[in-house]
Amino acid sequence: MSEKVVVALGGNAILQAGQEGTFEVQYNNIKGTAKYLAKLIKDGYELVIMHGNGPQVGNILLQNEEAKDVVPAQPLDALSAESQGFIGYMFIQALEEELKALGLDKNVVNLITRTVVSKDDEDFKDPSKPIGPFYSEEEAKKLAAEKGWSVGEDAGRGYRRLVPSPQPLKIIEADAIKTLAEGGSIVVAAGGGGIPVAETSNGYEGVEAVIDKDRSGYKLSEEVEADVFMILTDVENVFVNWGKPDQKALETVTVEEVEKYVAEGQFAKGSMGPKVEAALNFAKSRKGAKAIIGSLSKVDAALRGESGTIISL
Ligand SMILES: Nc1ncnc2c1ncn2[C@@H]1O[C@H](COP(=O)(O)OP(=O)(O)O)[C@@H](O)[C@H]1O
Ligand SMILES: NC(=O)OP(=O)(O)O
Repeated sequence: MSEKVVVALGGNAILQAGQEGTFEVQYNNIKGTAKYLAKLIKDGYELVIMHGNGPQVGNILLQNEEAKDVVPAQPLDALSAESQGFIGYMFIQALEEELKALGLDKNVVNLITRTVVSKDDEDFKDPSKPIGPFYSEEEAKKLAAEKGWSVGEDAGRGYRRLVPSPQPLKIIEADAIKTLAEGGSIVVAAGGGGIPVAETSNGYEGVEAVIDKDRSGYKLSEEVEADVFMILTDVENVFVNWGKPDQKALETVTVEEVEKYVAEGQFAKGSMGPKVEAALNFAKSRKGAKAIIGSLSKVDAALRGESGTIISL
């Protein structure tokens, strides 16, 4: 039987720092990403693809706020849904094209996905999710004072607007995603971590927040019973002593070893921290579960155990 792999794609797969967020730029980046993913499909892996939306949902929010006197602004959960729609559209187009070029005729579907969160999550008091463009410290502080935004530093890369990022509790559409993947479709799902919703007495209601996609990736991997959960970003490995002269790449490691590094405070809160937390949670979920953090350009080598940080029990 083929291995089921959930791939969580970082921001770089769609928009790199310093690039202008035009449709063309984002589509070209996704075309590059699709080449690597199509190769995995050709190699026989069953893929569920999820992606971030931090830059995009932040930009859509700005558009809504700037145009609010002409067109009513929509709530942040609806903007998450918009981002899933347009990013998913780019993935479907690009992947289908790459698969055809490899002689494969596969269904690629994008599923609007909701993720249950708690309205009492601590992050509503102290927002942690960076979205939208980067600003200098001075610009960010001015915007915070003028518009009442929360702002903060994003992993040493500049300042960004911060919005609440509650923990994902459950992926509502997980069964449908699993059925589609097992039926042979390539599924793009839970983009941006899923649209945040909270349970009500008769269903769900939208919650204004942006979920961390790596945390949702763990939930999704567990719920679709994936063999491998891969977090792809722009570094080939997780490092200890990151940025110091004695930094060291982690290769094949046990949960126990990584937990020791977490306890030492090795991984930054806004960047590598959530990835390591999500990977550890998946690796711990059952014997045989494998979590990989690595780079998109080495994705096939990582699945062969030859690249990336590979964590298991
Ligand atoms: N310990 C570490 N090991 C490797 N990279 C790290 C570490 N700590 C911070 N980073 C940074 O984390 C970045 C990846 O996180 P982030 O940019 O948030 O991911 P993405 O947007 O791809 O999901 C890397 O580019 C690297 O600069
Ligand atoms: N939602 C989310 O985690 O997006 P980014 O990965 O783009 O920050």
